[in-house]
Amino acid sequence: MTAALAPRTRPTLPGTLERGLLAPTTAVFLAVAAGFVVLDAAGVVVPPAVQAVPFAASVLLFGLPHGALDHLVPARLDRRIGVARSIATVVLLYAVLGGATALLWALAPLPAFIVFIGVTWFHWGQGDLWVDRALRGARASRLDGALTVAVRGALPMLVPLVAHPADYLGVVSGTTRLIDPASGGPGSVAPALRVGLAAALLLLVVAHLLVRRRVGGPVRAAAAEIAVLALFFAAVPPVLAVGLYFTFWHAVRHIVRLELLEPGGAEGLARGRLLAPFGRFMRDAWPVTLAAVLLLAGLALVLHDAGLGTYLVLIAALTTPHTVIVTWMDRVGLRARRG
Ligand SMILES: CC1=C(/C=C/C(C)=C/C=C/C(C)=C/C=O)C(C)(C)CCC1
Ligand SMILES: [Fe+2]
Repeated sequence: MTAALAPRTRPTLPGTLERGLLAPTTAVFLAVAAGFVVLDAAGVVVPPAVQAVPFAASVLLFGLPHGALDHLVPARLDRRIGVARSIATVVLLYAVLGGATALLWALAPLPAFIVFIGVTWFHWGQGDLWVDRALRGARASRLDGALTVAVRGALPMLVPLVAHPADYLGVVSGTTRLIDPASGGPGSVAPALRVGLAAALLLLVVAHLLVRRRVGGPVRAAAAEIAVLALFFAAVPPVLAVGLYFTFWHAVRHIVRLELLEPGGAEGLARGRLLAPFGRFMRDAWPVTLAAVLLLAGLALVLHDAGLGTYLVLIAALTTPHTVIVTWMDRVGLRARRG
């Protein structure tokens, strides 16, 4: 990375991002979690419409747009790939994998939601693995990678199930019933299962941090983020928590990653120009975001619902090909690191 070659007196990219973006995000998530511990103790219930605000905002802000430059990623990562070929390949990938995901939702919505949770678990986990590796120097070990992905994906996908099973299953059944009113999933989670899942996750976190210490890489920063996110997803109602995480954690980090592929992007970020890339990104991403919003409107007409469920079905169809693109980015990055 360029920053590693810079003289010590100059600000480094990881240092600037840690101080200017990553640590403040963790602090805000901690404050939100603490706020909800207090609200909960006071018996305050946040209305569903308020809980859905981050997801609603994510249609235009960071969330939905964060995949809107996927069609340019192959060309930016590999100079041998021209822009036309890059766009054609990614459009085909989205048509085939997005179409297959949509078909699964049409035929079997409950299994489709379970697959969606699995894909999100992997994809959000891989997002945080990139931060640990590219910005914090985690070693490229297979075991460390697998444990990081498992733990980081489990925080948004498993902790809400353990802490708020009724809300969680309500979102799943509310969504699947949009497609098949007879679709039924489990109505509750047995207390013993909740305890078992929490214990399994705790063991996984311990194994992850031990392996991380052995292979080399951030332990303190990772442990702090994991602790804050565990508290966050335990304390904050699931729709609000997952919406905030998607928009301000996962998508923001991916936009930073894309900025690093721009000429001069790393230098600008290292010098502390942290806001400009987001403006530039939103400008570049708006045409494809608009296309996604039109798809969302079409889907809302078909499903007779303009709420969270319809949005989740659209995100599910887009996330499968988006995850393939990001996995490819990870592979190219790994090859470059191994030389
Ligand atoms: C809303 C919500 C859920 C699922 C959200 C998912 C799966 C979102 C995926 C978003 C993606 C993949 C965005 C792209 O990066 C749960 C956890 C089932 C229950 C709690 C509320
Ligand atoms: Fe993503």
